[in-house]
Amino acid sequence: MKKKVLIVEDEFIVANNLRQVLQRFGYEVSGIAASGEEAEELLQREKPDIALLDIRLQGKLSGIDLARKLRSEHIAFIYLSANSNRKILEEARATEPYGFLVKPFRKKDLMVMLDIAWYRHMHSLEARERREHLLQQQIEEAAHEDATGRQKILKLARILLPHIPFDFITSGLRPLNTAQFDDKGYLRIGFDEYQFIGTEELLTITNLKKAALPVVLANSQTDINTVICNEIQDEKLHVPSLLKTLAGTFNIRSYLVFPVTLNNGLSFHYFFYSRRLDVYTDNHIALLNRLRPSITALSERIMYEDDPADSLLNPAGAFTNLQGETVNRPEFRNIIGSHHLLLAALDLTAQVAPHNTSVLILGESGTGKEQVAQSIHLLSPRKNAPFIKVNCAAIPATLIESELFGHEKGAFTGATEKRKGKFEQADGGTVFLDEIGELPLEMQVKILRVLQEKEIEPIGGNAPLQVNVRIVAATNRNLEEEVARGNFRLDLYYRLNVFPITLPPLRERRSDIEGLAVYFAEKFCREFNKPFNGITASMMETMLTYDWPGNIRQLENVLEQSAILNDGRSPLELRRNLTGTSPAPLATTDIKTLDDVKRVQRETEREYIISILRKTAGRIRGANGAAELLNIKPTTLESKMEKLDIKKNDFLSSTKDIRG
Ligand SMILES: Nc1ncnc2c1ncn2[C@@H]1O[C@H](COP(=O)(O)OP(=O)(O)OP(=O)(O)O)[C@@H](O)[C@H]1O
Repeated sequence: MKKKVLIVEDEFIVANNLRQVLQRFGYEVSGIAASGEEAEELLQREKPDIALLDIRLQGKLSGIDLARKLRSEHIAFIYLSANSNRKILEEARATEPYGFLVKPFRKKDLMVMLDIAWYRHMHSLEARERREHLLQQQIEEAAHEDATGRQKILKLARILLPHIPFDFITSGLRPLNTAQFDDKGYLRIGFDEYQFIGTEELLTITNLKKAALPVVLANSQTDINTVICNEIQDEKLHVPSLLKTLAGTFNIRSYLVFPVTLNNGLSFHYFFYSRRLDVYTDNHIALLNRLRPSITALSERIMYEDDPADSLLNPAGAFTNLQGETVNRPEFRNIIGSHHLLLAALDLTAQVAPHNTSVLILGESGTGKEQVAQSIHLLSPRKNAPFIKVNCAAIPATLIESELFGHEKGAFTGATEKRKGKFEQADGGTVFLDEIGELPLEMQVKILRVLQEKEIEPIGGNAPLQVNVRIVAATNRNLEEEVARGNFRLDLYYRLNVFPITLPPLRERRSDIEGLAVYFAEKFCREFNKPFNGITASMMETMLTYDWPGNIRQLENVLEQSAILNDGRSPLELRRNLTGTSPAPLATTDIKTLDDVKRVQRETEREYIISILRKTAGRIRGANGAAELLNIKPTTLESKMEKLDIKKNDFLSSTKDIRG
């Protein structure tokens, strides 16, 4: 069936030209609108599949206003604009378009963009249907499971989390009974770790006196309707209320309330709370509404199937054990951290992994993009096929084509053997294109071809080869800026950006620094065969306040260095200041005695020798060995090392593992 396209363009000649081109390529043009108002009318009447939108239009409505309407009606749209300035691009981006073409464009570009838009649209619709069907099934199963009310709430929380994010979820009857508080909920404390919060737990953690509870509850009556609050206003926090208590204790910034009506007419509410601003949208409410029948059925069970065994679940009922009910995914086992920004990124990772969708991972250098790419692969049906990484920045422009797509024997001087490229090597698996922003423009077209046609053309080959690969790309650049500068193809950007995942820089998730530091410290001490005696308070304090421009990789390197320089008896110390420009003081105490001087001298000498041994990978003798570099006899160096407790073997292993 022909796809119906609506043209929204106020320049008659351009619009007419577009119509002719579209018809020639097999599309049906369902109308031309010169203003937003006309377009609204045509939308109702013609129900097009795709709309081509000029941004500036006659009349009050702009193309961007219209786009919001199209999105809510699930109609795909592509912007056609002469304007590519950054502000407009950003505004347009916020409407999540299916494509963007800058005028003047070639017919061919328009056709490619329409293809991409349709692919993205179908993919999202199909995925949505599949996802919702599965969700419904899972909720129904949870309702019929032999479990307590509390366990059922946890089950529902886990099912909904990838679709409706939260840091804390509670549920209970409304209006509130001020004499008896029965809300139950879960606080998220890790990727798949939750802490049960009932009345007792709430009182303990919020330091609220039992006697004060009725006052708090009396001020906490909620609307009977669905509510979204994306920024809690201060005035809501003037009187003591449940919201004030939760916002203060858990740093809640936004929330969503979803009520369902039970068979007996009572209203049972779900409260989703987030530590981020602007998290909740009408799409979340629309999804909950579609799931309403199964959520209502589950709520009946939650309300009336609580059994006495419930209280045995957590006999202490206390907040002493923060481990909650833990089922962590092994695919994330090397990912440390529980900051809500990291968890939000991991939620997206788990959500997209099973599908074949391309993923674009964004984030500063060293934030863990490669690790997330690997998790996507491991969580996908492709996990037993290869995961091939290509660092687009590290391969010289002249070699990149053959590296990616391979070559035939004799294809160019030096091609003495036929060679498979990375895409062919990864057949059935995943190709991770790291630093995709560095890829030359002519290679970008070829990647687009892999995405669209699923085929590659080895250099010197005479026919294209079909490949079955999933592409996961990453960049620390702002690709939109690169598009605006003409360094990155807009069509490739749109095709890759179907599912973006952004990783937060370490300075925005400081609460994870301590856990990461201990994880790396233990790892390196184990690797260097040294006992781990903790980390000094001053080192930890410095690390907690530092900005970490190199993110987790830099933190990892700092801990590695501290572990190398550690004597195996004391806690790890910071041996250089974190900017790496000058050494940190060797000891925190003042130098007052001759012994202090000797100790500092000994430390300095030790550090210097260690730095040389690291360079030579522990080699003492021969040309460019440590003794030659230090300009002393090898035997003298060996006895100094013995005196200073430096072990050659430490360097053999450490150098091998030092990361770039
Ligand atoms: N959450 C985490 N927990 C533990 N280790 C991590 C975490 N995130 C990253 N790392 C470690 O930090 C280092 C850098 O991570 P990775 O290489 O994935 O970052 P990247 O964003 O891909 O960096 P670049 O942009 O420079 O390629 C790796 O050694 C990785 O194992």
